[in-house]
Amino acid sequence: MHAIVDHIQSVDLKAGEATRRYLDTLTKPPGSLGALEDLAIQLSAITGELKPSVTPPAVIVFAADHGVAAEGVSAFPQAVTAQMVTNFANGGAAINVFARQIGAQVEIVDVGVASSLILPGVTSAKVRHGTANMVDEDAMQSAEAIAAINVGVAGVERAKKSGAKCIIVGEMGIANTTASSAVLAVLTGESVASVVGAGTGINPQQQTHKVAVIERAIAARNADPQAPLEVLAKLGGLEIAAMTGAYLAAAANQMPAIVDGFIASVAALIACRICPAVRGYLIFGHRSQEPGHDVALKVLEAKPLLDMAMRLGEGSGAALAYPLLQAATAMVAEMATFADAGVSDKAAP
Ligand SMILES: Cc1cc2ncn([C@H]3O[C@H](COP(=O)(O)O)[C@@H](O)[C@H]3O)c2cc1C
Ligand SMILES: O=C(O)c1cccnc1
Repeated sequence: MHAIVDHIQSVDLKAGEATRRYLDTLTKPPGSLGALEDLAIQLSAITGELKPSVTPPAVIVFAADHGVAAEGVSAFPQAVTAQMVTNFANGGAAINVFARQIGAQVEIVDVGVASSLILPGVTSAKVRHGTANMVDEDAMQSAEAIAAINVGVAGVERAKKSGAKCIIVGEMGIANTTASSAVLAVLTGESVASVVGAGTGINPQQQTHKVAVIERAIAARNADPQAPLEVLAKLGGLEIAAMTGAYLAAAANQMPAIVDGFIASVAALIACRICPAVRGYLIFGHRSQEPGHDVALKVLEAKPLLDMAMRLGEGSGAALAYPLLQAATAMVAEMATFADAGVSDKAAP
C-alpha cells in the first residue's frame, strides 16, 4: 500500500486551466454547458491531457461478508452475498446490465466472502472468510486491511493493463451499510443516528437496533479517528478496504474513478484521509438515498452528477453517470471553435 501512495501526485491544475480556456473558444456561450464543462476540466486535470479519452471503462465489483450481519442489521441473510456473486458471474445483476450498456468489462473479485465456493468467472483474492463481528472484536487485523487494500490496487492495475481509461468500483456485502456507517461516524465525528439508514430495507424499529449495534461497536473498538487504517480495520470491511485501494491506485495511475453511492463514498473518504491528493481523481456519480451519503459528500466537498433516488450499490449509480464523462470528452474533442466554424464571437463591449 505504501508503494502506491508514494506514486500519487496532485491532479494537474495547469492542464485543467488550459482546458477551461479552450472551452471558451468553442461555439457556445462561455460556461453554457455548465457542470459538463467542470467535468471536462477535471478530466484534463486528472489525465494531464486537453482531449483525454475515458473509453473503455472498467467495472470491478468487490465482494465480502461482515461478521456484524449476525446482529440482525440487514433485511437480507448473509448467504445473499455469495448468491449475488453467482448472479454477477452469470451476468444477471443490475451492474451487469448497466456495464453492458456502457461497454465496460466487469471483474468480480471475492476479497472475503464467507463461503468457500470457488466460481468460474470470479477472481479469488480472499483475505479471510468475512470479517469478525465488530461488536465483539476488531473486524480484521491491520495486516488484513492492508492485504484487502492491495487486492483493490491489483484490480485497478489489471484493468489498466487491459486498456481501461476509467475506473468504476462497486461492492456486494450483506451488512456493509452497517460497517460503512460505523467508519463514517468515527471519521467525521457525526452521530451514528445521523448516518444510519435502511440499507436493503429494514424497518424503523430495526434501524433503531442498527444504531445501537453500531454505537456498541464504536465504543468497544475505540478506534482513533485520526488513524484511517485503524478505523477501517476495526470497523470496516474487506470490500470497503479493496475499494479504498482501488481509489488510491486510480489516483496513482492518473485515471478518473467514478464513485458510486454511500459505501463507495465511505471507501473514498478513507482513501482521501490516507492521501488527500486522491480527491482530485474522484468524480461522484450519484446521490444515494442512504442518509449517510450526504454526510460523506459534504466532508468530501462533492456534488454528485445524478440524483436518481437509488440505494443499491454494486457500482450501479457510477455506471449510469459514465455517459456524462463521455459527453464531456466528446465536447472538447469534437466541437468546432468560433474560428473554425466562422461563428462570430461575443461582441466586444
Ligand atoms: C439482492 C441484493 C442485491 C444487492 N446488490 C447490492 N446490494 C447492497 O445491499 C447490501 C447493503 O445493505 P445492508 O447493509 O442492508 O445489508 C450490500 O450488499 C450492497 O451492495 C444488494 C442487496 C441485496 C439484498
Ligand atoms: O448507496 C449505497 O452504496 C447503498 C445503499 C444501500 C444499500 N447498499 C448500498
